Amino acid sequence: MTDRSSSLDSAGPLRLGVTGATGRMGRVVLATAVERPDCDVVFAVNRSPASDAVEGVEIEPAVAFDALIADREPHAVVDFTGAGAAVDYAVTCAEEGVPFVTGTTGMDETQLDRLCEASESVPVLHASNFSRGVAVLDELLAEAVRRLPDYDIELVETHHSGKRDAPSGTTTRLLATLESAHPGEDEIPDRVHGREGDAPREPGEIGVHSVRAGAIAGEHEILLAGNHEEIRLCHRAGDRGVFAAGALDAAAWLAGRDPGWYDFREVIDA
Ligand SMILES: NC(=O)C1=CN([C@@H]2O[C@H](COP(=O)(O)OP(=O)(O)OC[C@H]3O[C@@H](n4cnc5c(N)ncnc54)[C@H](OP(=O)(O)O)[C@@H]3O)[C@@H](O)[C@H]2O)C=CC1
Ligand SMILES: O=C(O)C1=N[C@H](C(=O)O)C[C@H](O)C1
Repeated sequence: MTDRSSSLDSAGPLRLGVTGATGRMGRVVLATAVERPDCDVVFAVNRSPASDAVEGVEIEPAVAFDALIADREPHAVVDFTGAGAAVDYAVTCAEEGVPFVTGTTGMDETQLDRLCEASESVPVLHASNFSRGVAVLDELLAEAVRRLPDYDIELVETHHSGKRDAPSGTTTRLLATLESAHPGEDEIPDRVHGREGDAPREPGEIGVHSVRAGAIAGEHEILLAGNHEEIRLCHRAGDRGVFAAGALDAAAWLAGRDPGWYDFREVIDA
């Protein structure tokens, strides 16, 4: 493995590689990065490269990734692609000593294990949501579940029609938070994905509902109901710039750190 951690010059801008560069998120990452004086995009790749530059940045084919890493020496790579591609990029970054930030969701256990393995060689930060507001939502949910363990809980997430994975990565994270915060270990609610048929809601259920429509950037709502009252914890991303800014903050924070598995919450708390 090449050690590039010492190449981060804290006085200069962050040398950034971007994958999935012509995707919905990749484009916004590029647009945000070129506006930031602390970032210098040294390469951007996509599976099917664009014929024109995006935000003034040349888009290279994904097959050139290994060569670009060696040639351009990025301080970090920011990835928003698909589960398989993200893990492959992480493995290359691990071999080449480049810190890796990914917001890609929908990874299965095997893919997550491979991402974890990469973090033995380089710093890796995987966040299913790079919004600071969602990080706070996660904490509010934990508090609500600890204090109101007997309330019914339903989660509804709403995204644009192009989103592939369901439920969203954020929902999976919120469910994990909910289950670890639940005080009664034996009473952890069973997940019910959508509903149909002829039966009332079971007391131990947690409903999970995925809505896909239009161009919605991302909404997550948790409803807690009981004792003749309701609490609704809701987050709406106004646009993808929210996620892009968080991912770039994460890359700036991650570059030059020791190998390991890092959480976006550490970036926010820094
Ligand atoms: N953590 C967060 O805050 C957020 C996470 N996301 C997640 O980010 C991911 C991407 O979302 P989104 O941008 O909407 O998706 P898009 O489908 O719009 O973009 C994905 C991009 O990745 C490219 N790609 C796919 N495979 C490869 C590959 N092997 N090599 C290079 N490029 C590849 C695609 O290229 P091609 O067009 O050629 O297929 C496409 O341009 C999803 O998992 C989504 O859930 C999204 C928003 C916020
Ligand atoms: O695909 C998206 O768009 C988003 N995906 C992330 C997720 O799966 O939670 C984050 C955000 O909600 C947008």
